[in-house]
Amino acid sequence: MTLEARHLTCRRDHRLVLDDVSFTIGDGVLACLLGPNGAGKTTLLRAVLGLEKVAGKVLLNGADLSTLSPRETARRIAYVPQTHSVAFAYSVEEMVAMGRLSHARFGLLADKEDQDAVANALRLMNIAHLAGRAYAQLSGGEQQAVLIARALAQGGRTLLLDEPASALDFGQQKRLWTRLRELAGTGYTILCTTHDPIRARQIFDEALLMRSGRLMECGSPADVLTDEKIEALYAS
Ligand SMILES: Nc1ncnc2c1ncn2[C@@H]1O[C@H](COP(=O)(O)OP(=O)(O)OP(=O)(O)O)[C@@H](O)[C@H]1O
Repeated sequence: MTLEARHLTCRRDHRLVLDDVSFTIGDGVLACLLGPNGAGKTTLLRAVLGLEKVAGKVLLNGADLSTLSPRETARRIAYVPQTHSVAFAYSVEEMVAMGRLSHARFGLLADKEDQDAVANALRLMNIAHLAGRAYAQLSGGEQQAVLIARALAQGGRTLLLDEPASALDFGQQKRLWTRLRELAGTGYTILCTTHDPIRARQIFDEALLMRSGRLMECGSPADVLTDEKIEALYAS
């Protein structure tokens, strides 16, 4: 899926938090989004998903996302938020199964395809052993892995991830980056925020730099993630 944002602009309290942001991420591309705290990265991911009131357009393989229902959007794009809390004592398996809601047929219980998707996602994230545990009682890193599994179970071919590695231990981080690379290799389009430019240079195909709501640079990590540009991006 080719993900294209055109002139996304968003104001909060009369302040521009997205300032005419446009980019294209091609089919099978693993892209990262970097920028200082408050740059607008989360807002941009939420705007792409249609969760923020913005001017501009988001196209997926040329189709305008604003013309799709939330269910149709959820079948195409999965989102892993930065933080997430649940009010009820759902098990890990139930949390991941929620990723299948957009596939549910009215009145029918989860079918074999749903069960397989959940089992596969748990296996991919190496958390099958947590399936019966209460999500709310997991560590932050384990919860993060569950949310990524839920996004994989959703089955969309476009993934938006907001700092997915921030609470993961070294082993889980390594597995996450390997998984994302593999998924991109099978045609997934992935946009992922990170605060780790060194890792980003090694792992991603493309990098987008954001500051004060504006997209400053977009291109290959070799061109975009140079020491000078990173220095300038995070300068106070
Ligand atoms: N609910 C809100 N109401 C008003 N302003 C908000 C709200 N959420 C975020 N903002 C503001 O919008 C701007 C962009 O925030 P955003 O969360 O998108 O930044 P970010 O780049 O994801 O930051 P971080 O790296 O800290 O996660 C910031 O100035 C922030 O203070």
